[in-house]
Amino acid sequence: MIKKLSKSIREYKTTALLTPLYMIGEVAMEVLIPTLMALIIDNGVYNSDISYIVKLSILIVVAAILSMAFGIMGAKSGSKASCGFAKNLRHDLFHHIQDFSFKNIDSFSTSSLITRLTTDVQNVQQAFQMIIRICFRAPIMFIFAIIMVVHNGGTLVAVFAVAIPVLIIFCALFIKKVFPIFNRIFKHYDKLNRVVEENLTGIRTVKAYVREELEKEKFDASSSAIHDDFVKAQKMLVLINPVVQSVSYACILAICYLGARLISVGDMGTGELMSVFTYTMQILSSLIMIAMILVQLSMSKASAERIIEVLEAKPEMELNENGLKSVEDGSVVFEHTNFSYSGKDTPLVLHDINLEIKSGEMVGILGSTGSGKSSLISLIARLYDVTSGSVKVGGHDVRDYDIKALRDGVSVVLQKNTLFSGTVRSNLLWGNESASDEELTWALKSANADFVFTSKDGLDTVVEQGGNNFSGGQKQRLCIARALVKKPKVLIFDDSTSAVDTATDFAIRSALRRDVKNCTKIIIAQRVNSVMDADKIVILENGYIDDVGTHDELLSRNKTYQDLVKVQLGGKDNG
Ligand SMILES: Nc1ncnc2c1ncn2[C@@H]1O[C@H](COP(=O)(O)OP(=O)(O)OP(=O)(O)O)[C@@H](O)[C@H]1O
Repeated sequence: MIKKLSKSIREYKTTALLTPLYMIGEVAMEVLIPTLMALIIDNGVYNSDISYIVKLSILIVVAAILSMAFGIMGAKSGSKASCGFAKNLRHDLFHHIQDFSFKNIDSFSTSSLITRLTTDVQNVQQAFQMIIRICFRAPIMFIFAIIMVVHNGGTLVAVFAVAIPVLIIFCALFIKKVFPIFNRIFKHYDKLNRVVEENLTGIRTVKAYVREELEKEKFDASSSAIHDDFVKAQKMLVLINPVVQSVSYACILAICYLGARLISVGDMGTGELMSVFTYTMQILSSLIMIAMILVQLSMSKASAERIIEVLEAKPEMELNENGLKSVEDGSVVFEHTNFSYSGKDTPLVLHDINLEIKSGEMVGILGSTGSGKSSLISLIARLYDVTSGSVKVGGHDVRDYDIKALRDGVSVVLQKNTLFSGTVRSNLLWGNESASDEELTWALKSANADFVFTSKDGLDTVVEQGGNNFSGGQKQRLCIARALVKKPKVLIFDDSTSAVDTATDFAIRSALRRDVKNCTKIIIAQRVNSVMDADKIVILENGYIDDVGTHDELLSRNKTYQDLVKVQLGGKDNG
């Protein structure tokens, strides 16, 4: 785990290594000061040696200044290294997620990925800072202070033989109780993020269905679960101080009693006893620090594991970086294609699909909801990999292409396509960064999206988050235009004109026929109207191809098609 995460330290390695060195310097000075004080009392004060007192006082001031300087430098470099580490870790996670296939994204929920990128990284950052600053400081202070107690107090060290096991037992019990609570808190965070994400992305639906109160309840429930668990953890955390203070006072009382006896028989100086008191506090506080580190580490262990789970998740899709760099033509062939979303052991959503689409053809896909239409077209752009069989584009298996080349050649306007905040131009340029204004204008006109030119800003018209300043139909046409800018060999519309009226739908199809030549067009539609002039129409039923033919052929022989025409067109052949 440490090896995997430490890869993200990179340019902050030197800073991270310097931090414990500064902390060791700080501890060394802190431990030196009580001994110098003891020497002042036992030698300087006892012998009324002013010059000795002045000399050692100057040494104490120097040690205190050095201790402060090391402390500041340690804190500064610790913060710099941990913030840098967190930045790199977020970068590594985010970049890795960008390589995920749809299947990977499906397996982690979006909200869980958000928690991992934010809260979990923050926890690991805190643990990292603790490790480099306190993980060294506390044990070193403990060891130095014990050595100094043996040196100055001799047998008084025996007091710690009782105190330390008591504290260790208390800390072990504490960690055992508190760890499951923190583990639970992260799961609550996942849930809270899911509620917030769903609510904000679907805020319009929430309002349309007047679900605000229910949403508030869902949010409050998740938020209260986090609150309750934090309160439980805090209730235990507040126990630490009284327990430690009780142990400290018991140690000091024992040391007072035993030290006084040692002084009375002349085996110890008053200054030495005073220094032992200070070392006692240092020993106990370092033990508490070690306990706190263990709590923080056990808390961050859960976060670290969740981060590593993402980093180690192999993109489900093996990308062929040396694959073919361009799609020759727009032919598409399915050969005995089977597909299921979760691999071989789960039910197929597409069964033994055999289909040949010639380059330049216009193909319509019809089928009842859930029949597998979207699944079928997602295989052409390799959004998912087939479970068995193959899909060929331009005569080659889609897995033989460099993925960018394939997706440049196959443009999909998804059912739920999104516009991003920016301008119409910046959205269209997603299709092709170097497209000229003429090409963008052509794409907008072909997609029947010339409404853009009625706005005074034209291509620079602002697009708000999610394209919320456009109507559903306008958004769809902008998404179609974005797909056209790519000048693809295969253009796929997954119910992409569902939000436009029949006349606009017809206008878009006519414009596509006129302007977008030599390009295979595959259109999933609910309306027979949208596909009846296609070169062939595919009827899908329960993941199987039920029939393939032209409008006339299907009308003469296919019951499902006849029923669709009857319901939608009143039995008329409107071709
Ligand atoms: N990401 C997914 N993970 C698991 N199963 C899925 C996923 N997407 C779709 N399915 C399942 O696959 C089957 C086919 O779904 P698909 O979306 O391809 O149908 P469709 O014909 O496009 O439906 P619609 O017309 O409603 O969009 C359905 O049973 C659906 O539940």
